[in-house]
Amino acid sequence: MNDDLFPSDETPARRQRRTTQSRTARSGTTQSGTIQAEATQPGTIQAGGAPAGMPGSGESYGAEQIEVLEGLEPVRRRPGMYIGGTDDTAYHHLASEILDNAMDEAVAGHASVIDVALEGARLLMVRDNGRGIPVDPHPKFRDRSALEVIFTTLHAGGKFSGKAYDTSGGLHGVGSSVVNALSDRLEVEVAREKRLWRQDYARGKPVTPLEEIGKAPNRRGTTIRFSPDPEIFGTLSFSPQRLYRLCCSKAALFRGVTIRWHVDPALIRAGDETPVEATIHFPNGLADSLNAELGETPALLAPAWAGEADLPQAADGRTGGRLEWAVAFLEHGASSMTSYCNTIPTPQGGTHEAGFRAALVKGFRAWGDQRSMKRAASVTADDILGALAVKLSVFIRDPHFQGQTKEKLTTQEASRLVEGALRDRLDHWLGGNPSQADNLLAFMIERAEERLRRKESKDTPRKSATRRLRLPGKLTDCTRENAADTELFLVEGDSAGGSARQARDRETQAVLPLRGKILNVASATADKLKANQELRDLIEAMGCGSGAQFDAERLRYGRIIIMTDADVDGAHIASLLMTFFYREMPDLIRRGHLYLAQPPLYRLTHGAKTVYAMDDEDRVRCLKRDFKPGAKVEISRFKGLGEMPVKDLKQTTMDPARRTLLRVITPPEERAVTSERVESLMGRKPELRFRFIQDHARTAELLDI
Ligand SMILES: Nc1ncnc2c1ncn2[C@@H]1O[C@H](COP(=O)(O)OP(=O)(O)OP(=O)(O)O)[C@@H](O)[C@H]1O
Ligand SMILES: [Mg+2]
Ligand SMILES: [Mg+2]
Repeated sequence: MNDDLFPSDETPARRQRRTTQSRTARSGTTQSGTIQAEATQPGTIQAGGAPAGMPGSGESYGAEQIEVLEGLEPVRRRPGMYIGGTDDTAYHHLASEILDNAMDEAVAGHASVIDVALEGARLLMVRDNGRGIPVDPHPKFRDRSALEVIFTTLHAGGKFSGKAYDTSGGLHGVGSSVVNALSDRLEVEVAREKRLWRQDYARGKPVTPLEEIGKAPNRRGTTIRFSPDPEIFGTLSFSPQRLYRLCCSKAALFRGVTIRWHVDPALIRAGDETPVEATIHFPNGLADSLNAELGETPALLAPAWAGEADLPQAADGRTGGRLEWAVAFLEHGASSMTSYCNTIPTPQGGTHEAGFRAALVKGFRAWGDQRSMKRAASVTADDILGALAVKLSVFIRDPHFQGQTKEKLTTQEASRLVEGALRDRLDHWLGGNPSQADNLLAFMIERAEERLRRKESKDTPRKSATRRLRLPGKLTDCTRENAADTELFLVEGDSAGGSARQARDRETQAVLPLRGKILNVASATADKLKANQELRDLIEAMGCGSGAQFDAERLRYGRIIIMTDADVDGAHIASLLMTFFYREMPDLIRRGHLYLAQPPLYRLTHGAKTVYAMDDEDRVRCLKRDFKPGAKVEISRFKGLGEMPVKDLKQTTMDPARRTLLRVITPPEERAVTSERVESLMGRKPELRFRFIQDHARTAELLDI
């Protein structure tokens, strides 16, 4: 019957008709029967594209369409599957993979020092003083060394059985080979048994054999130097700040390691405070890093509650792993939770976080019972967890993560193990510090009661419909009535306000100067927010209400444009404002009303020619592109919008015909993440806030309006 349906000399067009018939006839032909009959060259690699004569036709789908990618080809073809994409985060994930391997070596007790050096914008070196990747021939592929197998084969590694490592972050055996596949250059040097070995690769393929290049009498360990491939990542490069922060977080996770950081000073951009050199070591682990991060943030308990516990041994007597935590109880909002498993960050949480939460909630509830505090009954998990800044790190055997970027821990028993171990320690601690424990619980009860009050006020009907329109005195309004074609510029300070007023189009552009830094909304309570004059003016000027009262129909302008100075302070204010809108008027963003103006930082003039540059990098680019080499170009740096000549401000930043605006968006799939990011970044250090705006410039849509 198959023979009848698929005679071998049939033309594709005829076969197409026939197949259609057979589908309708449904004469018992199975799918696999079809595939078998058409399979002429199983396992060949297709150049891609549909066979001639039937472009894109669904009916051409047969065995010849099934490709088998070999070696590291799949990694280059579908990087997303291995590193989550080809964006900035994916780019830096390559660094994590290599650093994670060095950390695994340290956590296993074989390495104590890791050097991380950013030698070029896209050249990173990582060296550890561990055992060194094995260089002897691999028993299974006798003509290749274990090292070469590791770097050129997916799923090759020493962490599957737990014989060479106990609680490693590596588990898939793909990290090194993925980095190799996606690098246009990768060099490995291994010092092992007093000998020094080296092999070079390009795009996943060896370009030299593994060679002994000398003696290494006093050294051991692995050195890897690599450059992510521009064919895959375009013009991306490493961010010193991001790498430095990665090193700090790794060092905090394991007290037994020292990370020596170095970056070529030429790579540090103006305003970036990343050190050129640093020795990173946290003798008190997570507690050190949490306290450093919280800085001045008011907390009920300082220093944080921190500790360590061993997890129960497995039935076979092998180590069960361990748990480390640091918890701060914050006076207002801005809760955060950073978790790790085997030093791998798990931003999506997972079973270890679930165990942690359960232990805390149950522990405090039980304390309430024990102290007969009746009001404690209204306290929910959110009331407790919403006031915590948490760092949690677990080391377990054989962890299971979701995907190669390992953002979520899925090991089921982690939840029970963490809950058990932590609950024990929490009960002990509460019992040992009863007055402190009572204070904490009283604070949680207060949070619960505030939540109930908020809910009540939300349920009362809006009475604003007939409210008389009040406008703040500082607002310079535009004359046109129709909201859709008008814009409100939010500017920083009165002097910038003055320039903006002169540079604006009176008919369609309104200006509202905001004084100083607006309140950091992520860490303020609802009451404090309401009391803040700057924010009240802002809400009034916009006319649309905030929070539960927000009503897009009443918005008085079509575009709300944040226009701050092109420096770190400006970025900070812009990010505070974005946080405010994100928290209080998320619909404003969703509906595409929020924008960032893009004022330049430099003006370059030579003769009659004037060019504006956005930042230092842009200035260098413009100099090269727009002026003759050697020309005496006059460069002025604008100290702030207030000092920028009105004509320049109009031309570059405000005039709808010539400016560029960035629209602030929250992509739907990122919404959950964004909320977390806003919460965790806004509560803390200014540098973090700066990064938020830089990163978000990437997710913001570029629009010329
Ligand atoms: N710095 C290092 N020192 C010693 N051995 C290493 C080092 N880097 C890699 N290896 C060895 O190479 C193996 C493969 O590393 P790779 O990163 O590819 O996979 P993995 O770490 O086992 O798992 P994952 O894919 O989850 O990272 C490791 O299991 C380890 O045996
Ligand atoms: Mg690894
Ligand atoms: Mg591998």
